Amino acid sequence: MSIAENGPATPTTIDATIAYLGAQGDGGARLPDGSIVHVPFTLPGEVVRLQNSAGRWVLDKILTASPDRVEPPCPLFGECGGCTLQHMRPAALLEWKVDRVKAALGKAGFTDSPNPQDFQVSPHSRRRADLAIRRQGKAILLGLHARNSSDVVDLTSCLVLHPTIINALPALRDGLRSLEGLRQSGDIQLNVLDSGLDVLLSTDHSLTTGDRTRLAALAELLSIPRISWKPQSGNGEAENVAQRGSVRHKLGDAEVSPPAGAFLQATAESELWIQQAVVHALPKKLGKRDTIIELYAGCGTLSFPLANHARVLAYEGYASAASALKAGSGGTRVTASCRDLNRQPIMSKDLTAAAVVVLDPPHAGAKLQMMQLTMGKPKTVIYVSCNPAALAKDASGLHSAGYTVSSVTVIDQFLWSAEVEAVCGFTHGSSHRSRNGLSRSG
Ligand SMILES: C[S@@+](CC[C@H](N)C(=O)[O-])C[C@H]1O[C@@H](n2cnc3c(N)ncnc32)[C@H](O)[C@@H]1O
Repeated sequence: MSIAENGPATPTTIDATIAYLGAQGDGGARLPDGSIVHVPFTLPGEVVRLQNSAGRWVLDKILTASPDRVEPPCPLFGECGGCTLQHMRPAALLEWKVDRVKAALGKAGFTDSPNPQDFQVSPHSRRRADLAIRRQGKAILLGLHARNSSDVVDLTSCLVLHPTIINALPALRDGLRSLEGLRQSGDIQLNVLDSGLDVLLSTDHSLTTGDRTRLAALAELLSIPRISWKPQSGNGEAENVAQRGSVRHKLGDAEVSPPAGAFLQATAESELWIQQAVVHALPKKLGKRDTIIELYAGCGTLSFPLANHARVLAYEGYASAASALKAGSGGTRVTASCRDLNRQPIMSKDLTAAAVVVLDPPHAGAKLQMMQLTMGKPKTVIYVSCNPAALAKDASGLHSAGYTVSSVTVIDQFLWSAEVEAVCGFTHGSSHRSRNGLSRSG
């Protein structure tokens, strides 16, 4: 720190200790003036030197490294915005995610929840990717956005994505280069389904007849059953531009045909852990006449495993996903409906009648639906969360309504990122025994 002769000048460097990791995975430190600074690529306990760069404190060097610091394994780490925490030992990263879920439940009022079971996915397992496309001279950049930027980092390697996606990238770049409907930019959603790669392309201009022929040839080359397209701007429905075979995917014991760009859990292994955690949180005894109400059901990831235990009334707001779920539910105990639960939540009296309510809301949580849930007080609620902040808000209603936590499972399915998935079982009433033997009274 330097002090000028006629008064204190802005210091050019300052040393600080990283106190915690923030929700985005950046280290947080308190400066001598009391302000908080967030420093990417640092870890709790580290002593760092920060440099003043145009009024902002940025990392200059790490003076004392954390024992949890490791060499980031990907050469694109730091440049590519996909991973934020490759410099952290994976086991420590999982511990941090477990603590975030515990903290969210604590914030909601549940200070005595059971110890979570935890799981972490393997590298090269992510089966869904949403990649940006940028035309740059004669080249096509295909990858993720750079950190805090709209620049596209060409994905030449990735330790997260499934090999089916990585191996397709060179041919996809070649195919995209010749498209007249791709003038400057677009994006591409890739899902690895049981039937193969499913591709949803968006471009900044309409496809020409020639483009459709080129995409059909690309589908043939890469053995892709379906390529769909929609305009980059607006909410237009996706149209099939190349279809060479059926689109199939198994969820539990059922087979569905997911719509283009469908939501699926991030990896096959984490999907299984989530399904198992939800089933384990069910009450031990469910009768033939019991009903499970499932909210935010998608294409049926949880619906079909749940239907092995009781009748399932599944609600999903995205029409194409609800149709896929309906079409796949023949011969099962799932009844699927399309319903926007933000506008038309399931009402408390219907929820009261259910033996179990399972909900897996989007990132923002389920504010309106939770109000009905806490009024209806079904005996068992199983909440699948992808956002600890939303979990804290939604679970605080359950705490006020008299629920206790019966089981917690934490799943790190977005390796090397700050995202965390959790399955929390809640019970209401005097006693309850869940399938995994945990007993709680409330
Ligand atoms: C986190 S995903 C879970 C899907 C499914 N449970 C699974 O595991 O594949 C959340 C789902 O909520 C749906 N959704 C989002 N907003 C909704 C709303 N307002 N009403 C009903 N469903 C909604 C999304 O379309 C998506 O399928």
